[in-house]
Amino acid sequence: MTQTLAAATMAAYRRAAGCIAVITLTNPPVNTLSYLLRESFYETFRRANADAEVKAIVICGADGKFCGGADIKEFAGKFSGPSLVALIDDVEQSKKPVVAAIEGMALGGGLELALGCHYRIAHTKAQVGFPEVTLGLLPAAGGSQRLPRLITLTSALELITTGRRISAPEALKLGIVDKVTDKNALDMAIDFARDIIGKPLESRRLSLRTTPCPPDVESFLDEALASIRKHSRGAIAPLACLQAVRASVYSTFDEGLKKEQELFKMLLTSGQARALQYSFFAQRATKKWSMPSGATWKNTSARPLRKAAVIGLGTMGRGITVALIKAGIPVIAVEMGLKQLEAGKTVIMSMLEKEFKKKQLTKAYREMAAFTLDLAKLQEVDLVVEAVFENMSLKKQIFQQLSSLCSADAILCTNTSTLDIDEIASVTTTPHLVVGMHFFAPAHVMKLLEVIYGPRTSPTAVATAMQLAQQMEKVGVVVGNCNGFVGNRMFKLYAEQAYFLLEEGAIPEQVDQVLEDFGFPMGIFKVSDLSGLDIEWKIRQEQGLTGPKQIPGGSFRHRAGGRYSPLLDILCERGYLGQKTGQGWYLYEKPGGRVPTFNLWLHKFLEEYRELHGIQKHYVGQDEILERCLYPLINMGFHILEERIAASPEDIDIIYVFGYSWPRHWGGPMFYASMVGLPRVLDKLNYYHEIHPDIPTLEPSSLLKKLVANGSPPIGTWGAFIKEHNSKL
Ligand SMILES: CCCCCCC/C=C/C(=O)SCCNC(=O)CCNC(=O)[C@H](O)C(C)(C)COP(=O)(O)OP(=O)(O)OC[C@H]1O[C@@H](n2cnc3c(N)ncnc32)[C@H](O)[C@@H]1OP(=O)(O)O
Repeated sequence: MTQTLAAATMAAYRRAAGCIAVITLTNPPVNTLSYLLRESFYETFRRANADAEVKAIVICGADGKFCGGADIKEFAGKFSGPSLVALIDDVEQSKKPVVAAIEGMALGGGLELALGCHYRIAHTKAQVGFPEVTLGLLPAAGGSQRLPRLITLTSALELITTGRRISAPEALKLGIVDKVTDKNALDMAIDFARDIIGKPLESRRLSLRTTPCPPDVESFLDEALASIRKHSRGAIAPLACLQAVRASVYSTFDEGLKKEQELFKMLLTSGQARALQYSFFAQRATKKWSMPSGATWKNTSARPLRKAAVIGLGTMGRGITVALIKAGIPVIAVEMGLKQLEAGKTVIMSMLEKEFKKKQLTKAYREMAAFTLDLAKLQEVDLVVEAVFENMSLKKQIFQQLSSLCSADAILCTNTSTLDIDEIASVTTTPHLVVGMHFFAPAHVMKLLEVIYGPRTSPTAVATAMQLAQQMEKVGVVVGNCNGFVGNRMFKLYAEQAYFLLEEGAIPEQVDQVLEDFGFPMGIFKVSDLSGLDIEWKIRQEQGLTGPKQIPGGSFRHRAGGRYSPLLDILCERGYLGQKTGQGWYLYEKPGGRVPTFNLWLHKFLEEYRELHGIQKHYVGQDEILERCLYPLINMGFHILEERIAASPEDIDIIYVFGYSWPRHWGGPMFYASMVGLPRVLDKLNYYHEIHPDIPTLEPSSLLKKLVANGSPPIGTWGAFIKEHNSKL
């Protein structure tokens, strides 16, 4: 195995145009600078430098990809082999001109290597960037010191602290690359190298330059710090990146390198870096889906999608239509009434117009939407996405119609967020082609797509939905069928605990602050106001928890076998629906207002409510808020794993990072639990369950108990404690 890898991984050497040495970084699939590649590069570069016939050196990457950076897997172990910093220094110090031929991508260490070269020629379609910050790190092979010496401090700081990847033309504008070509970048680099033989190189060695600064650099850096603090949501890497860039301003290159290394070592051992690197691989692992039947991404083909239909042009249907069109799939958009059709059409066309401007899409995109009231048109489509209200009988009625109207092999998707896929499929003649596609609002923006299979859903339907997710540039995660699937089933407990905390003595401001300090962009009550309290109210009514269809039994504060908080129902009954009515958990300046302020009425109401129901108010501290909101959600994640609704903890974590804005530097709920320590999560759940025996969801799941009893093994091995091994890492 090592030998096969060694054979494939190398810095291949060849001569071109007589006197040019071409070194090709070869380490499929993305030519990462792994230990083996660094070793080979060290030898090869020395060879090129030593060969008197070689007058210039060109570095390129195999298979049209310059370099994807350092091998992220190596960050988990000990570094060995030649250091990247030293290799890049060798390149920069070479007396022969060195030219980087950038095709595909030069990312992270790949871009650092290119910055060590004296010149950079890129293909128009190549992308460059320093994504290290998204992995909890910083560019630590001289990148944080060389980039600010090459381009403006503002741009260098932005690229390093955000990890934004840029196109070659933008890199040319900023001065990162010297030339861009739409022809063969390697050929151009070879020609270019030949032309510069013998020219002085001193000015091309970035380590010899000083960082060009704006006039008041100190206040510039202070402002940058304040802005990073505000936007980083508790992530430490962006701050470390700023410190490194700051060193490039105030220190010599060598001192700057030292600072860079110091900061890198601090970051590398941090939990945040582990979480972010876990998240990188977890995201890629979701593509490798499997179903309990044994069907997988490898053994199942997707159907080609030439045309799709969307039924229901409310908020979700509109976003889905735009997402499909952006992915290049023509859509027939269907509504039941002319008024709704016209309203939907107006909004969709204006959304497409915006997308058209933003992404410079061709005019054809705007012409890919057809609008109709005529369901007969559905005969033409390969896939339908139903996006009507969350009402089972309405959905069943539509699927019954679809069954007779669509072609026999059309994939029938429902954008339900909670309802039983199998019950919906049961009214069709093709239940194997029915699959859930749970989009998140706004559907043309949010990256997550939960793909739900029922017991009769075919692997082909799942493969097609997953392929569609990819085509729409979304992260698809395949999950099993249950109430709320993965995301909403867990979220329900998070919200429920927040309501209980209000009943027990907390206030919305306090709960939101703790959640925002943890790293959520918005606390639960602000989210609830933004989405509208009535959304959850309707779901509760559908579930028979409140309203005219309320299932008999239970009491005011106890329903469906456990404690129930009617707070949200009461607010809705009184017209407190959130931002749209100008009042909800917070007050807003007007209906539709966006700035939350203290809601005096709610605070008085909470006091009266507690008194009326004899609830003993207690001080709710920060730890209790965080633990009560997060641990039951995590506990449900363990139930979901046990029931094999999610195939792996990575899938749950990706759903939370991409669908629910879980701070990525905490990895996701399951990874967070592993970082906090499973015994602590278990103890706390036991503790709270003892105090609140009427909240059954606080009772620890048997999988959590089993994992703790087995010494809390690492997350990648949890699968061994479920019936089948599910972890993909
Ligand atoms: C004292 C020590 C100093 C050391 C200093 C080190 C400083 C440098 C740090 C770095 O360079 S950190 C790495 C920076 N690079 C990145 O973050 C790039 C990450 N990769 C990507 O963005 C994408 O993979 C890509 C390169 C744009 C390619 O995208 P594509 O969609 O074509 O393929 P993927 O499915 O994403 O990837 C294919 C395959 O390759 C694996 N992979 C990709 N990049 C890396 C990497 N840098 N390290 C390890 N593995 C990588 C990826 O996981 C996929 O694997 P499989 O899922 O197929 O197994």
